Amino acid sequence: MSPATAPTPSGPATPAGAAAPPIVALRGIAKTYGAIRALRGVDLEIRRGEVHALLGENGAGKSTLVKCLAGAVIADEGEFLVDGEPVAIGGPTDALDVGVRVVYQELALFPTLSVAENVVGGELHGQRRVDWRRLRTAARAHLDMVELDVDVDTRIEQLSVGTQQMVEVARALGSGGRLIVLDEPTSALGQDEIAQLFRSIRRLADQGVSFLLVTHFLEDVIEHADRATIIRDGRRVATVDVADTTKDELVGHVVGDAGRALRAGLAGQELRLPPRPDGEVLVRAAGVRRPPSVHEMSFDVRAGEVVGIYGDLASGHAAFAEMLFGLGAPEEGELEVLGHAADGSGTRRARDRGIGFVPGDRRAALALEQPIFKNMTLATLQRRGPLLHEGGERTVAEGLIDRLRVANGTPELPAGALSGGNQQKVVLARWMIDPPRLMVLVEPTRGMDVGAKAEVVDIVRSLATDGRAAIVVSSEPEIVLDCATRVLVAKRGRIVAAFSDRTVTKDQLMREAF
Ligand SMILES: Nc1ncnc2c1ncn2[C@@H]1O[C@H](COP(=O)(O)OP(=O)(O)OP(=O)(O)O)[C@@H](O)[C@H]1O
Repeated sequence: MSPATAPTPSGPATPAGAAAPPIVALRGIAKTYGAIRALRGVDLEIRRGEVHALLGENGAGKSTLVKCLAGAVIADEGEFLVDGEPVAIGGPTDALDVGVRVVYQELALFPTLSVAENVVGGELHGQRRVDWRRLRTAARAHLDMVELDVDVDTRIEQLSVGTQQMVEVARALGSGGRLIVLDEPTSALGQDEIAQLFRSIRRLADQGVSFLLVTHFLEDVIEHADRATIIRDGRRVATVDVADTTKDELVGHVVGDAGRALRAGLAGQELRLPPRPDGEVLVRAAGVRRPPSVHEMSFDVRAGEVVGIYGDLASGHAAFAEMLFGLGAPEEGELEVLGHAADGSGTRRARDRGIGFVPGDRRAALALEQPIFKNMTLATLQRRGPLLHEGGERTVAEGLIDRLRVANGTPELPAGALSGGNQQKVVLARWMIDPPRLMVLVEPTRGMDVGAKAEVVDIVRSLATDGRAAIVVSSEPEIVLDCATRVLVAKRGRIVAAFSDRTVTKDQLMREAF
């Protein structure tokens, strides 16, 4: 479709309460995977020009619902209405035909191709000679729709994640998208990029484009969404007008009664651990430098401490964390971990020395085809050998599945069949059987719901008792603040601030980091 014929959204959105049918309505959508009933009859209505949030705990069924909407998974039951008319969504092209576009977390752009080729490349299909001028002009027109000021000849891999995401939105709109589904759009973005993304979303929504936002960030919902639908255990529990709703009410809908009880229990604990200035030094970093991302990091970590390192993707904190786990050595400076120089001698040796690691990329950390129980007991077996017989492994896994509330989890289920947030729980569980002396966690709560985040705080704290310590690296200030006894702020490869004062706030951290 050329940009001239693309249905550029224009004119004001239908005012709330007007009689126009929702642009998309789902009724009674059900989907079963084997014995798991992922969706049990969900209704969802999206109006023209609204920003609609889809909320729910890990495993509630959000991704499955989006996949049904996108035609990537075929619903077992239920009805799809577009502009009030029933349509059959029997595959991805049906969804594309009615204007549904999904921007997944793992972006679907070609990294080595230019912005122009990515944005309008689909239109080149079948053309024998490429009219590059036309291609660039068309791409520019699409990018203007999202007010994205990048050179159309830039290769995708040279852009920040946030800009790439906007390129995908531009592509979605340019190809006739009327309902853009964004799956956890902010989890890899810095604060500036998040603000820019929401400005674009609002402007487009004002022009009549609809957005479905799948997210765990309730503050983003409160600030930027018009309505929210909450699902739990595959059922819709509520659809609310965000303007009339508080964050606490949203939390209540998301976690339900059982989750509320759990949170109440955790809220009764002292938030933020006291500092531990007298423990044995387990990590000593002095002038550590490892270009391109780590430039000068110096700090100690003592037994009994949870040190939080807050910063965005460019802060170098994740690259520093990897060095602690044997992945790379400093080019300059000294880094001593549990009495050994960090020399990049590999993860196996690091594990043997008593270091545990939860990487940012959970899919790479899991054997997705393998059952959950194997994934959970892996680290212990690698470190200790087969102390546990398989029946024992299953029992241990069952306990962890219960403790972490892995939705629909059974020891035998392949890890790949879990929802994203529940996969993250399995990666974490792996280190809880026989906790290492030093636990390093990168973005441990990425993709996790509010209840699970509270659990992670509890677990990380327990990992720093009995002479052990933990380091939590994250771009989410809340998790760092809740877990840590001491908070460091990283910015462009340097530690720029340190707080051991328990009154430090999110705003203070963000001011230092950006
Ligand atoms: N391919 C699959 N095979 C078996 N079960 C699956 C499959 N995909 C999803 N499920 C199950 O369906 C349920 C809903 O998963 P879904 O991914 O939709 O949850 P979600 O709400 O998106 O969770 P999260 O917030 O963690 O991403 C989960 O219990 C999950 O284990």
